[in-house]
Amino acid sequence: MTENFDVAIIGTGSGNSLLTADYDRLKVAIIERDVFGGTCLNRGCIPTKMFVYAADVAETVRHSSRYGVDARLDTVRWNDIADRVFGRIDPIAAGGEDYRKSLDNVTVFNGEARFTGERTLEIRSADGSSRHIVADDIVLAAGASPRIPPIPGLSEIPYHTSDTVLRIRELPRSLIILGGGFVAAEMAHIFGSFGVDITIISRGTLLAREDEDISREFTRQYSDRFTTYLNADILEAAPGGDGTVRIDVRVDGERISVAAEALLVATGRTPASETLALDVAGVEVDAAGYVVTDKFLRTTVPGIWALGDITNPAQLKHTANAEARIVAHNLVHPDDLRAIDLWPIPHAVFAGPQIASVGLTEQELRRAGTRAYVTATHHYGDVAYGWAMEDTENFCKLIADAETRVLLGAHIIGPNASMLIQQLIQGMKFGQTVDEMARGMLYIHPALSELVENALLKL
Ligand SMILES: Cc1cc2nc3c(=O)[nH]c(=O)nc-3n(C[C@H](O)[C@H](O)[C@H](O)COP(=O)(O)OP(=O)(O)OC[C@H]3O[C@@H](n4cnc5c(N)ncnc54)[C@H](O)[C@@H]3O)c2cc1C
Ligand SMILES: NC(=O)c1ccc[n+]([C@@H]2O[C@H](COP(=O)([O-])OP(=O)(O)OC[C@H]3O[C@@H](n4cnc5c(N)ncnc54)[C@H](O)[C@@H]3O)[C@@H](O)[C@H]2O)c1
Repeated sequence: MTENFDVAIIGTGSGNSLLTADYDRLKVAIIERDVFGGTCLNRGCIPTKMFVYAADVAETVRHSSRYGVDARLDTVRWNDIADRVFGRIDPIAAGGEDYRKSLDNVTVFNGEARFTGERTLEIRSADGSSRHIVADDIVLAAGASPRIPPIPGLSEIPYHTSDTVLRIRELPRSLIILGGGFVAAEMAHIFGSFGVDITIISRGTLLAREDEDISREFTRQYSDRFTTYLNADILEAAPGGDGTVRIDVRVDGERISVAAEALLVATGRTPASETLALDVAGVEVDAAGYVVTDKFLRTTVPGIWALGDITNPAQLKHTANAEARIVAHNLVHPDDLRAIDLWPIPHAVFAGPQIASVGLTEQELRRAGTRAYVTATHHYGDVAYGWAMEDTENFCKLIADAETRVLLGAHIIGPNASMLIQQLIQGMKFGQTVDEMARGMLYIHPALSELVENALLKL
């Protein structure tokens, strides 16, 4: 039997936030193949940042003698930290599911959806049973999953991804991390701060898509802190004896074997479009598998919409949330469509040190042949609060258009970068000039925001 719905939503991450009061009068199906609530809540942004906070506390203790405060880090109670994190999160996921199930107009399906026709979905449950539904509108909010590169031998050894590594019950003594992006940077900080011996294997430098000065400094600090193999070709994975795993790499022409108790694969995330049989519905995807949408977030098939990691390569929660707000409105207001406007998309990497960035990098400007830009860099160590922190390495780098004097890019490495950047995002968004941002208001003295003020003044 096929059941009919007004709207079907595939994925309960950002997709679950679509149901505004406008949807109360509609019959809605929500389909989820995994834990209710999606990546950010269950295995992404939120748990990682809760672990990062504990990691920052451990690092503060470790470095406290720099300030004349002698302290010793005795023990890290991993299970207590994990229980605190998941004791908060898991009930939210369960509560969210119960709430949706309690609504008269909503049916929650636990299973994997795929298209069997332009408006027809088959939902397969874990027990092998399947149901079919038809919906007038369908929202693709199925996110992305860890990408596992075809490394010889990898499928024969145990490894973690970001989906599983935070749920382990015992800290390994050593951990190899494959990849040099967001997940690698944050997980190295978490596990390294808790005393795990970290080896990072990256095919390039670390955070290579950041501004070149930021990536260089981050790579330098991580190479001091951890064992790193950069510009490495991963040759093979194999059991390493004594229950360890072994990764063979080639660096500068030399073959090196690295062994550790555990392995984390952090080599990017692939949009979940493949699982959905989108070709059956005629929904177009691009070469990388992202669902193609227009500015109203309509796919190439009328009545099918997409949002979040399945359509946006930025793969960030704040972009997915903004897209969910647009789809929520457009789906029920076909005569008053709103266009998505995400510019400028900021991001932060909650590593040790933190990174935050918005707008263009200097290498992007150079590649585009832009000549009329100016840059300024100011160090934490050159403002009063930075003296208090004894910071000698971190900085804020700004790039502005030399003629219009608006910001083209802002990049910060160092403590509180994710918060310091927010005023620069606002300035860019609302077209303020560097001069207005620098002198149009007072900066609290001697707050760390004087770092941004001074970088702006330099420009
Ligand atoms: C470790 C980690 C840390 C992160 N930290 C941050 C951060 O600090 N800040 C930030 O902005 N972003 C962060 N992100 C990215 C952020 O989590 C994602 O951009 C965001 O969660 C995407 O939301 P979404 O709704 O598109 O997808 P998701 O939240 O992934 O939701 C998709 C849902 O669809 C389900 N699904 C998939 N296919 C099917 C199917 N065929 N049938 C039924 N259900 C299906 C999935 O099970 C999933 O629950 C992080 C990601 C990771 C992995
Ligand atoms: N703080 C945050 O906002 C945050 C945190 C974690 C994840 N995320 C999101 O999740 C996404 C996925 O994170 P990620 O770190 O997995 O991806 P990423 O794209 O940031 O980094 C992937 C890394 O893997 C390497 N890599 C890719 N394919 C490889 C291969 N075949 N062999 C060897 N190395 C390979 C890349 O060179 C890169 O260093 C991010 O792009 C980001 O959008 C965001």
